[in-house]
Amino acid sequence: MFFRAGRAAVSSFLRSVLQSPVATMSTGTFVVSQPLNYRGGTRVEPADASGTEKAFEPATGRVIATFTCSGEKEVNLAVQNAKAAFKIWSQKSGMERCRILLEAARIIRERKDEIATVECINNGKSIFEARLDIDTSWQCLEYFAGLAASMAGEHIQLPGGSFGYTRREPLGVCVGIGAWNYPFQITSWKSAPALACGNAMVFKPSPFTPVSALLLAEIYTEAGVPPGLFNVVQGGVATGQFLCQHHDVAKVSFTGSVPTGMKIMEMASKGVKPVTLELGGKSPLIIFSDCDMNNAVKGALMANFLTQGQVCCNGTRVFVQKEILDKFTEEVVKQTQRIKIGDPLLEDTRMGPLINRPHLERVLGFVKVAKEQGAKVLCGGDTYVPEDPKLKDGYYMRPCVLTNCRDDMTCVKEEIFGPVMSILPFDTEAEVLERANDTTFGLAAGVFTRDIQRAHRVVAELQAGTCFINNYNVSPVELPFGGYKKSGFGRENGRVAIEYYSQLKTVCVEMGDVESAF
Ligand SMILES: NC(=O)C1=CN([C@@H]2O[C@H](COP(=O)(O)OP(=O)(O)OC[C@H]3O[C@@H](n4cnc5c(N)ncnc54)[C@H](O)[C@@H]3O)[C@@H](O)[C@H]2O)C=CC1
Ligand SMILES: C[N+](C)(C)CCCC(=O)O
Repeated sequence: MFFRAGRAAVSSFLRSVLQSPVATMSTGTFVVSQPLNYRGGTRVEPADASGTEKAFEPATGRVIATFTCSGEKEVNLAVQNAKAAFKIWSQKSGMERCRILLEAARIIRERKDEIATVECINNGKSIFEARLDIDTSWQCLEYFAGLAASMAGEHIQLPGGSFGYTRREPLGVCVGIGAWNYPFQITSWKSAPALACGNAMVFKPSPFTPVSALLLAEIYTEAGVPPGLFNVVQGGVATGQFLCQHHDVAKVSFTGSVPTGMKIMEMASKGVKPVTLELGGKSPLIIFSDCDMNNAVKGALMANFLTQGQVCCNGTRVFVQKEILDKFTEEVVKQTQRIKIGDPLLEDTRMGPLINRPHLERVLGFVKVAKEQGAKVLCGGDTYVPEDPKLKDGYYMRPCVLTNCRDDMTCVKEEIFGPVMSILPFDTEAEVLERANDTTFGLAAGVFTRDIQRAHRVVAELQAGTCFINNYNVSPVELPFGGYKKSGFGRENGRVAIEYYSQLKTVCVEMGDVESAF
């Protein structure tokens, strides 16, 4: 397996998803020919339909797949398959589950370039970044494989030799519903803890990015999970609703927008099902004048321009202390202008196309409104047409840095979900904290300073589920990730994620006679 300037040698594994000759895996050649649902350990066409969808290659605007959205019958079949597999899987010991998940992690690692290529083609992110996403995916499987065997309860001594103990048990069939910005990573981050805890899963990817979840489904099967343990149904709103309303579903883990998250919670409440919600954000990044300037500039770019800025935890409100505002801004603009935009499969590309045409228009619309409201565009914010003619219908834009921003502007208040950074000057720590927290979101936040006391004092006050000190948007799977306020609740990754995919049973054991009240 190797990579050279956007062309990949492809193993037999990928031949199953490709119609195009495997030797020419470059932008503009990928077509999905096989069914995109996965049930009972194999790819299937759905048993019924709730419409059709098209998936695109954002780099060229080409359709790569037309697929049927699953109807109620198919959703039910997937859930029933999962239910049957749950019976087998939940009886296995943690060590047995660990071994299978480790094998799945190994296969992902082995096929990293192939999976990254598919991710890159369907999502538009650069191959460089896609590979990092695949790393955080197998790492997540490894991490939860390691935890599977240490899931345990407590023994509690009671009077008279009686005692109690707790058992940490799986929930049953869990549903995962994903967004389009990190398709493979989201599928892994939801399924790994779910499976490690002994659950089964039915996963619904975003209809924009239906492809890579299937690769994970096939890997799980190859690694040895029982058929039906991990299933994929494709579709949009209707399919998602069938899943959330299904009476045999025990839990829903959702990544997406706040409005959809609210609907998911409402549906889940009808069945009193627990939910994990990973929703949007408008996170602050605070740069103090005593920071290491080089790192702060790099941090600001990491906080804004990964995956074309389509990242929920991006630090898009960049608060910069006045003393260093000019120098910082100048350097950020210089480095932003250097970002290589273009064919995401090329090794030196660092910014590919946005996910689709309507989303590109939406992001450009935010830049237009920002200008009308008085912001100054220091660079980018317009469409970009790469020289390569095959890319002319792709959804590219140049990354944008806005200055002259005020807290009440739309670009500062609303999640743009594109490569648009807003720079906001500030004077004091107290002032910036108040402004940073003045949002209904609370997913992430960052601070750059050399003052260790200040760093910890500031993060303690920030209303955000994930805070970065002197870095941004790194994602070690050992650390919990999730939001405060309207950015959601529940956590992915870290030891604590186990609690969101399991339930605690208390067993009370009497060693004497029953002392009856009657
Ligand atoms: N906190 C986090 O980890 C992340 C949050 N996001 C957020 O997601 C948004 C962008 O992703 P989108 O896919 O556009 O979000 P979205 O909310 O439109 O869709 C997310 C998923 O929910 C499904 N869905 C939509 N309506 C549904 C319904 N009524 N019932 C059940 N399922 C339904 C969609 O088909 C898709 O699979 C952004 O706001 C972003 O901030 C994205 C990635 C990560
Ligand atoms: C990997 N990371 C931290 C950049 C983003 C993860 C959350 C998301 O799906 O947007």
